[in-house]
Amino acid sequence: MPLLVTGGRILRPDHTVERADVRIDTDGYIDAIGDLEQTERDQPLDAEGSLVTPGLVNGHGHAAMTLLRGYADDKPLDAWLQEDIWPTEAELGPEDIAAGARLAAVEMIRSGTTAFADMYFHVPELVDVIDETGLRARVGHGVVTVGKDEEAAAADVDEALDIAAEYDGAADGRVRTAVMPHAPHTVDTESLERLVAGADERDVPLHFHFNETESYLDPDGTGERPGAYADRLGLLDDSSWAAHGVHLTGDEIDRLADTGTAVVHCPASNMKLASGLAPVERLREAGVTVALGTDGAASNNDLDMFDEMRDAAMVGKLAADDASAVPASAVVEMATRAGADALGLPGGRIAEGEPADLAVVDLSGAHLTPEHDLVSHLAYAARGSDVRHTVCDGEVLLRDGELLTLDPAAVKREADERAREAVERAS
Ligand SMILES: CSC[C@H]1O[C@@H](n2cnc3c(O)ncnc32)[C@H](O)[C@@H]1O
Ligand SMILES: [Zn+2]
Repeated sequence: MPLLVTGGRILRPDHTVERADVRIDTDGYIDAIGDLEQTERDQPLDAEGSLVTPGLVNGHGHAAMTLLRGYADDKPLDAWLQEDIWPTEAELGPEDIAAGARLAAVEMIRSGTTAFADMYFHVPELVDVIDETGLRARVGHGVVTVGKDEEAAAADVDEALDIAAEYDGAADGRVRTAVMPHAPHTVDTESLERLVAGADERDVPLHFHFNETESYLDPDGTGERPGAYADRLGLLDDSSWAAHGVHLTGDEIDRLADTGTAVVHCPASNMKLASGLAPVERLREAGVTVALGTDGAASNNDLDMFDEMRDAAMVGKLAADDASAVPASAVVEMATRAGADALGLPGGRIAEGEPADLAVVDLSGAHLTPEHDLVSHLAYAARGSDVRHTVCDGEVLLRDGELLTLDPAAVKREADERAREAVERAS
């Protein structure tokens, strides 16, 4: 049956807000917007007193890291990864990844996220979770070759390329893949070359951590900056998207702009790990597509994209020393249209012919009163818990706060148990 989102106001791609109903056809596309008569065939979804926004796009993360939320806080990136995270991840099996990803899905759907990017291990199990929960994603096997012998490094590269080929288009097309070297300095040059060539052959994009901390700045030990190195190897491209982009020279910003490489800003993770202040305003001024991501729940510590919008606006002003930098409309765009564009996924806009990936935000809270400016509210005052309904690909995943594709109590129980067991095995 067609879905009719009735009685609400909608956020248009130009960030104007208007009173309108939205009809979604049985293929999951928006086919009409306006004052629409409900027909007998329509399945109504009440949006009275609410704002209908594009579903939020989480442009960088590691879903199953929900299992490590609150496990090793208050450390800088390298120590955190090497002393705590990587030893514990080595204990995670495919069923742990599925349990962690389900927990992430509960959190994302409840807070209006409809699409996300994921770099991790055991991708087939993640794809199953995406299939069953109804979300949309761009996924890839994260490759790290430092500390591995040649054979193990080659096997990791093979796995990333095989996964990229096998799962592209899975879950009725909601899953797309990418080739995901962890970062220029954690993958050797030969492996990076194979990954770039393999992504090109398979016609899938590349995604990697980029210039996150000072330790990222001499990837091959020759003193060549990561921007020049990544550009020379072909990592920078108009289909690629780079996470973090904190420590960037003017030349690196120009290279990102010239190649059309998007950047996913991860403000909470950058603050928590004290990675630095990303030059978001300069990137946007240079014409780089800047999206938003939570990173994993262990460095955030939640997956609420409303938090990310607020953090990005706040820290963007601090970084630019300018209260007018990274305004509300910019972060709303980063969390919606720019996210979809960076990941090469459909969505991010409420318009006829677009896929119906939507979040319906209840505006009745005291913290959203008065209604001077609803774009301001989305950026600065709304919370994930204000989301009433979440729709992805025309399917209702959250209706009046109730998850329709997951049993949250069971998901939490299993994730809690598996997280505790993994940490015990690692200690
Ligand atoms: C090889 S799979 C992905 C890999 O990335 C790790 N990770 C999580 N957060 C960050 C971050 O902020 N910078 C770099 N790497 C990160 C994650 O634990 C996985 O091992
Ligand atoms: Zn990350």
